[in-house]
Amino acid sequence: MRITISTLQKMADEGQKIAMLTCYDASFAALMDEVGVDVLLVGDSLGMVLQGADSTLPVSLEDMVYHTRCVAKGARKALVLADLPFGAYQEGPAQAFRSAAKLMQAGAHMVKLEGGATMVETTRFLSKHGIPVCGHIGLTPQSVNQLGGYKVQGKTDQQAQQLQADALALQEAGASVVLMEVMPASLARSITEALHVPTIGIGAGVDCDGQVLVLHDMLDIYPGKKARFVKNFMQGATSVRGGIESYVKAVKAKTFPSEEHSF
Ligand SMILES: Nc1nc(=O)c2c([nH]1)NC[C@@H]1CN(c3ccc(C(=O)N[C@@H](CCC(=O)O)C(=O)O)cc3)CN21
Ligand SMILES: CC(C)C(=O)C(=O)O
Ligand SMILES: [Mg+2]
Repeated sequence: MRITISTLQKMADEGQKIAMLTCYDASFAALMDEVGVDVLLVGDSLGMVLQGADSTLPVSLEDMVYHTRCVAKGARKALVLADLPFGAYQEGPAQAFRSAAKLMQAGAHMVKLEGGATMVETTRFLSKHGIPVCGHIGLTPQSVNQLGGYKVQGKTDQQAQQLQADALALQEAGASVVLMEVMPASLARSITEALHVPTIGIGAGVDCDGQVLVLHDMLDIYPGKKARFVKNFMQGATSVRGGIESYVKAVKAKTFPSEEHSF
């Protein structure tokens, strides 16, 4: 039976951790699905790990549609979540709906968009018209040129309060999930306690309702610099399947992320 937004809500309510990984093709989708990855994220990180770009900005909606179609073919049980890429939704709700509809037609079950208060109106429009939304706050890589690099967010009290307000506003607008990227674990914990919808963290500590990593990072095949929150799950594994299994087990058992992977 397919994992749906109500499955994720139930898992969060019962304290069962949600395991998410990025996925870009049908073979990995089938493997992850078998091993018990709950959510497959077709991330715009594919610009970096598949296309060799130095940011996610060059990724097109057509790229995302192609990879979403590939992943959807391989996934049976897992929920398929697709990123709206840079330039495909920032003009407003109408543009966002047009783009999101293409991802849903390619097989996505939910779309993710980056931004807090600025995305409230768009989140409301998409959710009102049948498209489940995952918000994405904290380090939002599509804004790297404004953020001045891939840096920890929410370190000052004022930034932390803003992020908490953003998360609540997205939930109120209808977001089904809120993803938090690279922020102090204490802040992510406080936001998770304040929200009723599930939260997913990357570099946001162990107290989120679920975790996500970029596949190529946890398999240790990405040639770029490794962020603090990345763990090589191939260490001690004898196959790619084993590495992914070990990630799912660690997330479910709350042994990943540990302090050394958190801020
Ligand atoms: N391969 C890959 N993995 C990712 O996690 C990822 C991507 N690509 N592309 C899009 C964004 C960019 N991400 C990144 C990349 C680097 C850091 C990083 O090196 N952060 C520093 C923190 C610096 C500070 O202290 O402010 C670190 O030490 O982790 C963080 C997030 C996360 N996303
Ligand atoms: C890093 C995750 C959260 C993401 O948005 C991506 O892979 O594009
Ligand atoms: Mg992304």
